[in-house]
Amino acid sequence: MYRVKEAFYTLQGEGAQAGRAAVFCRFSKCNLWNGRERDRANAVCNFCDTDFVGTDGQNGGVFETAEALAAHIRALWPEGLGKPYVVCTGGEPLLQLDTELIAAFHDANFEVGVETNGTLPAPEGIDWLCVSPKADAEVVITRCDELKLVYPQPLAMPERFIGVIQANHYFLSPMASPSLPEQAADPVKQSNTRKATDYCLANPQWRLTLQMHKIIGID
Ligand SMILES: C[S@@+](CC[C@H](N)C(=O)[O-])C[C@H]1O[C@@H](n2cnc3c(N)ncnc32)[C@H](O)[C@@H]1O
Ligand SMILES: Nc1nc2[nH]cc(C(=O)O)c2c(=O)[nH]1
Ligand code: SF4
Ligand SMILES: [Mg+2]
Repeated sequence: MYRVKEAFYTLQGEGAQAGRAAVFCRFSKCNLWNGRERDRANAVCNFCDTDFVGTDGQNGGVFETAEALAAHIRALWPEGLGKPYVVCTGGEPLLQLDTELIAAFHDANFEVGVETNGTLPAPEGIDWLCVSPKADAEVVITRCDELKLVYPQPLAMPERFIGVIQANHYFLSPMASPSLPEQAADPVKQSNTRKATDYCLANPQWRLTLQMHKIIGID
């Protein structure tokens, strides 16, 4: 059984695949925060910008089988066009994504992307793996396509990951305020963008990525 908060067709806003059309499948639940505002300050991950509680979002629901979920996601891709791409996110998708669901996505002709905090082992068969470490949570994934570190995090600064996580791309993503409506002025994000920019200028193995979807006002 799979619990999905919401699913929507949009452009990937972050990282090396930014600008690419994708169906986002946002799984419910996370292992680093229970999603309740009153518990945010005490969570391992306390800057999350996402509501992943329950199954009540757009196209959300409970799916009994991998095939049922893959068919539901497939219906959100424009029929007959391009290479279907699904990005599994959350919440923490690796609490639920298994080899059966990856196989069902592949059978539906999807390429499978994953956005994870890296604290849980990844099943085989993922086509694009993005790891985004959080605070002092132990990362168990040591190889990925992209490492996308939200910056700054005092307990997870970039130096900690060089030589520890092998990636083809190393990105810094400026930390945004957790609960501002999209496109609202975000002075915290502005200041973090300057800090991330300065870090990339001083450490050119890191690249800057921005949350493009928030800038242009899409999901
Ligand atoms: C909501 S998370 C879900 C996937 C997974 N749990 C993770 O943390 O990677 C999706 C992406 O948003 C990023 N993110 C979450 N809150 C953010 C914030 N306040 N500012 C910038 N990026 C944020 C995460 O680091 C991750 O790359
Ligand atoms: N457009 C868009 N791109 C994204 N990249 C990562 C996202 C996420 O929340 O995992 C996200 C998202 O929510 N929307
Ligand atoms: S950013 Fe990811 S790890 Fe952190 S609380 Fe949100 S869903 Fe969980
Ligand atoms: Mg997001």
